[in-house]
Amino acid sequence: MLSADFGHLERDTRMIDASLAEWIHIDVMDGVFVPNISFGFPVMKAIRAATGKFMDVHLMIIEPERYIERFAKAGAQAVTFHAEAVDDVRATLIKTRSYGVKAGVSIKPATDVSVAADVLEDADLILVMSVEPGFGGQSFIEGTLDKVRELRRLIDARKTGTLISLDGGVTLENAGRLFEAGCDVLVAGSAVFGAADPKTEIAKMLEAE
Ligand SMILES: O=C(CO)[C@@H](O)[C@H](O)COP(=O)(O)O
Repeated sequence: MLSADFGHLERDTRMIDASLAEWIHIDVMDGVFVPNISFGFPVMKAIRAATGKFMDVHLMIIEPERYIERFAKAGAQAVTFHAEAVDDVRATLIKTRSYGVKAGVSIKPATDVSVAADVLEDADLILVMSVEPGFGGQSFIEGTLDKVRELRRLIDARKTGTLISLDGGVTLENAGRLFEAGCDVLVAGSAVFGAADPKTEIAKMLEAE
């Protein structure tokens, strides 16, 4: 939703609600963990009120453990924090699950995949960042695909059922390759909202699976 028109937030949320997209992705930025500020609870609640889709909240904030419970109470169904923002990734995942939501951990492009691999048993979702977090509309970093392949291999071998989500620079052109590498979830912002027909764009991306 970072690429939505915030002047027409309800319209854009309802548009996604009517699309084939299964999840709605909410990017929360604090201006400290990333050099950008997006929005917080009031905007998230307005989005929640306009859609019944599974709400996937991505926290790009410092000290995420202070806010995870509030996001869960505000209607998030998955809450993902950044591994780089916490002292203890596993403990934060366990705490997140205790709030009744799916627990996700995200890794920035420079963060080693082992940080996520080490906690697969306690993670419902690994969010692999394929751009530097903070802004929509950046180009996909190819090297992140190796992380996806490695995670796919480990998740299948260890049968943890953890979902792999990829976020940043996702387009109709690369969606097929990303699914093929092992992604379960693709997060797309500008490619959807910048398309002439966003709902058709989403449908075509899903066909690439
Ligand atoms: O978390 C982020 C950015 O930090 C992403 O969710 C982007 O907003 C995705 O945007 P596109 O790269 O698809 O435009």
